[in-house]
Amino acid sequence: MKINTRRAAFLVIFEIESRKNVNADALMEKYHHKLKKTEDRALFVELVHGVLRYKNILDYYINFVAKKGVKDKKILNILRIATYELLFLDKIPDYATVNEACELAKNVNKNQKDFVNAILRNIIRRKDEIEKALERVKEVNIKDFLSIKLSYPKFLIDYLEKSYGFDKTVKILEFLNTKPLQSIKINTKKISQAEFLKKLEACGYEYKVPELNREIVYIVKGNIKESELYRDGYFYYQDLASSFIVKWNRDDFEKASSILDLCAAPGGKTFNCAEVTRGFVVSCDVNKSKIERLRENLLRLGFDNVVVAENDALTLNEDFVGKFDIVIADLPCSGFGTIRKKPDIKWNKTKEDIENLHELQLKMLDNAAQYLKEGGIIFYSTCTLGHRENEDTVLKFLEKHKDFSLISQNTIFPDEYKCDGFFIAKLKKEGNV
Ligand SMILES: C[S@@+](CC[C@H](N)C(=O)[O-])C[C@H]1O[C@@H](n2cnc3c(N)ncnc32)[C@H](O)[C@@H]1O
Repeated sequence: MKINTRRAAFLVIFEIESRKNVNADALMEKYHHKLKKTEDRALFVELVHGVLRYKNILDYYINFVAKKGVKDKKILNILRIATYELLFLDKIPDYATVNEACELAKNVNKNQKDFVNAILRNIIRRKDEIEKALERVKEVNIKDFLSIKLSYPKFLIDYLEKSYGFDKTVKILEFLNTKPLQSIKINTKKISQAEFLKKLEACGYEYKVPELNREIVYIVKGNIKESELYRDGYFYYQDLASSFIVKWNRDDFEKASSILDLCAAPGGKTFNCAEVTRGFVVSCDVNKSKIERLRENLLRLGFDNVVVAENDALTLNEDFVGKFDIVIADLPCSGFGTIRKKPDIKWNKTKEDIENLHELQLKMLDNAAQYLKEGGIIFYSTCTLGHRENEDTVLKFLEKHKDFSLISQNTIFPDEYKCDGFFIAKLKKEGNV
């Protein structure tokens, strides 16, 4: 069935809001395929991510003119999409936005078409007045203002402020609202950096290479997944931050004879290890379908020094005890560092989730500790920000495991490194390897 771009965006946003723990990427992928034109696909992503990124400010505008609020969640989301267009997308004329929203509303609830029309026309007419009212919020309570203007839940602003202070938190939150470029890592087992960039240019892709890792490439324009460079296994998807574990500790990975990647899918760190190590990598995950995709990627990339296994990191695996020089514990986390790519994270994580994840990380690290040989190293990492899942997890681990010492811990601040937010701790077990 042919589907209209705004309707697809509406269905995705509505489902993400209505169900907890929806896999937003998978849902978006489903509708992305149904849209045939490149420009429709681009607008679809823009609308879904835009609404999720700026939900609070969109609601502020809508509620300002709809004095009694908007109770019908479907109508509210149609209004959010249109308001996002009005505030953030200059290229779409206002009349087109209003018409499209009214059409969509008509299909959802015939009686609400005029209401949608009236709200949007009011927003267009009263934009300056609404902006001024928002400035007044700033004078009264700066955190309320930020929660609206930058669109983050208040608990997250408070939580990050406790960890990093107010000014740093604002910088982080502003950066996490920017749109990321596609980030890929060159597979240096198959091709050199220079050769790869030549091929990229020959295929007509615009790109940038970050200073901090010249094997990472940002694709400025074009869908590189559809190119033969992908099919030939010359690269895999990876953010700059995520590449630092192996990049900054290359010597350890080169000389290790056995490496365990405890929570490996989709495989970024496994691939990094496979590129540099003289030993072998055991790459585990608990999720069957993710493991399948990991296997497919290993074949595509041509790595023959990786064994994939289904394994639950929460249960001690006797076969692994004392076997590894390095354990990568890149563990499940709240993912606040990846909000640029997954803005739904802003709204689907709670304080309780942070606590539960901290406990889960500690249990998984207990098992990781047992899998190491004497003198081995755990690289504990998360793609989140905030002390509870990072420094606090490390501290609690060290209190319990007196035979470990902390070699280093680093927060990759997204606003400084211009990439995802990330945390890496290097923990060494007593003894000689
Ligand atoms: C942060 S991601 C790992 C990213 C990966 N290391 C990479 O570089 O591409 C966390 C992974 O943990 C997996 N996971 C969640 N619970 C797990 C468990 N109990 N045992 C093993 N893996 C688990 C998830 O399926 C997910 O793939």
